[in-house]
Amino acid sequence: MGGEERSGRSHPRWVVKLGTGILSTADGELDLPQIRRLVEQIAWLKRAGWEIVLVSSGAIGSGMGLLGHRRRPAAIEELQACAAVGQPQLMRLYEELFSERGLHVAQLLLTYLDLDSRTLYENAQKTIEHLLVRGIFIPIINENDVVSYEEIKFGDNDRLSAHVASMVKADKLIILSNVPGLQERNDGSGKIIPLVEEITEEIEAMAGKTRSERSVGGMVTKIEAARIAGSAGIPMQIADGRAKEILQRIASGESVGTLFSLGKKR
Ligand SMILES: Nc1ncnc2c1ncn2[C@@H]1O[C@H](COP(=O)(O)OP(=O)(O)O)[C@@H](O)[C@H]1O
Ligand SMILES: N[C@@H](CCC(=O)OP(=O)(O)O)C(=O)O
Repeated sequence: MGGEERSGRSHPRWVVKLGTGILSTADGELDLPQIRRLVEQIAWLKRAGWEIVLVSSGAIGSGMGLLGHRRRPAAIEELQACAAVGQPQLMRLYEELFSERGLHVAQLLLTYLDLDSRTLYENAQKTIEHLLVRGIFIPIINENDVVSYEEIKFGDNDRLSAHVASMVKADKLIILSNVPGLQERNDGSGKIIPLVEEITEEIEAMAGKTRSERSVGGMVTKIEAARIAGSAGIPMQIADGRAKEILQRIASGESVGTLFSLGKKR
């Protein structure tokens, strides 16, 4: 089984990060059939005994559509308004789809300050543990974009998901994106690199920014996430979130996308 647990728990625990690109259509609407497919796969993993924590982007992208922005607004207040409008839309959809499968969502909106304070960090950690023990809840985490500002901002969910993976002592972090993995060239083209065991200058040079109007960070922040997860001994895999049954394939141990396995073991 690809989800072999290294933490002494009886079931594997994965943090799965869903990027804006795989949750929305080219027009910026939430992509209902695609989100349904992802929810089905997560429900399948839950039935097979996995513990899943989601980190979901898509609030700003969803809000942009509703507020009539075709391009990402520059003004922070406008971005925050998009997040305020988009986040409940996203959660409503997740709840609707998960509840059809006997599961329910639990929302956690975090800022950098929450992870920087020991008390707040431990509170978030305990809340997630409490939810996972019940079995039927899917914690869904996003940055609290409505109150975040430059100094207290993660700014991207790639790094946030790596911090979350470390917080919940996940067995693996999976980043599902609209690219199939780390590719050879920094414009997101070329062959996929299947395994990264060390982040060398050559690997860093492959990583470029996003080309999307709604996403943040591109491959640069995914490499940073791999480093954060790696320093907690957690492997990270980047894979194509639109590929058929991608989570089941990863669970069965199939080699897909790019696996970052960076040394330090827990
Ligand atoms: N070496 C690379 N391999 C794959 N994608 C890359 C690479 N360098 C830059 N990219 C870009 O990263 C982007 C994917 O990240 P991003 O748009 O932030 O997705 P997400 O919303 O899933 O986080 C794509 O636009 C792609 O062109
Ligand atoms: N917190 C933001 C997402 C930020 C982000 O990292 O986006 P992405 O690059 O699509 O994962 C939102 O919900 O729109």
